[in-house]
Amino acid sequence: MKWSELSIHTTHEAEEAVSNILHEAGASGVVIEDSKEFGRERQDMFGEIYALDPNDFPLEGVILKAYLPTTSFLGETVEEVKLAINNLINYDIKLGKNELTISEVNEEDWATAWKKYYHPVKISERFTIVPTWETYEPVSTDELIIELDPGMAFGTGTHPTTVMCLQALEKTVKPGDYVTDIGTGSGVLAIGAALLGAKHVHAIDLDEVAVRSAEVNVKLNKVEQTTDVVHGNLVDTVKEPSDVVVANILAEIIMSFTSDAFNVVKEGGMYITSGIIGSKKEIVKNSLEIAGFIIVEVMMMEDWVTIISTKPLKE
Ligand SMILES: C[S@@+](CC[C@H](N)C(=O)[O-])C[C@H]1O[C@@H](n2cnc3c(N)ncnc32)[C@H](O)[C@@H]1O
Repeated sequence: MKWSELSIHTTHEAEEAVSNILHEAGASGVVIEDSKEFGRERQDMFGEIYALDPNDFPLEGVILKAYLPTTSFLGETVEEVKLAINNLINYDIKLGKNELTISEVNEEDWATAWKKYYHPVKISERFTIVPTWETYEPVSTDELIIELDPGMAFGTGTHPTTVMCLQALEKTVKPGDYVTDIGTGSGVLAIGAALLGAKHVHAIDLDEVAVRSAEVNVKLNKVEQTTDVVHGNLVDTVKEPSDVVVANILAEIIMSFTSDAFNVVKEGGMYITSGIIGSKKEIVKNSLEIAGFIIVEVMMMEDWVTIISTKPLKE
């Protein structure tokens, strides 16, 4: 099959939203070339520093490359993507250069594009994320390995919002807990919660491509006995309150359902919200407090914020 590469030069602030737009447009993978990545020292799994090619990185912001099959609908899809990106200005998201180019690639180039940027990476005290095509030996006995093929959905595990969520899960999930993952993407957080010993994980995504990708990754990590992946909107499919609820979605979406989220967290349970750009920290904190949550910790990485809050016990 012929594939087209859509290349969008935008800002760090818009990266996640544009990535979501591309997935919604049916992209079978989004590669991110980040100006901050070039110049950062990198180690492979053997501790060897490897160099990145400067030609692969923009001087500022990020370039998102999405791969779409070349069909007669392509022109229409590109127009929809342009419109959706321009619409982000209404949410005060800066778009920087906002340049979109399109070129034709073949399937092999698309497959290897992922592999070029994605290596095993230790992202917290216990979690290491390993792409399915690499072999990796754990270095300590309590290390938890998440194997991922992120090809189809958001969630390579290395985005700051995901990294902070995994760190927050590590702090909050206890063996035997019930966990809900809203906006599971590749399933990375649901798998993380299951590996931490959760008794049951309910993973939800609105995007059917993400649901399929999460199902594949859940099986790959052998946590299908404890983890169910469903197609659904926010908390609509949640039947029982959970000890820990995690939602790595955009600030606007998080603020749209804080009261519903409050109802699906057990008393004394934790609510982890992420995907929040720095400038939205205070309004998201306020909306959580208005719903009844108490803020426990605010984590920051680059310009992203993750908030851990708790539902207080009744007196
Ligand atoms: C930023 S990604 C997070 C993926 C993964 N949980 C992670 O942390 O890497 C957000 C995900 O939320 C999903 N999503 C967006 N709106 C949603 C909604 N209303 N209900 C359920 N999922 C939604 C998107 O399809 C996307 O997969």
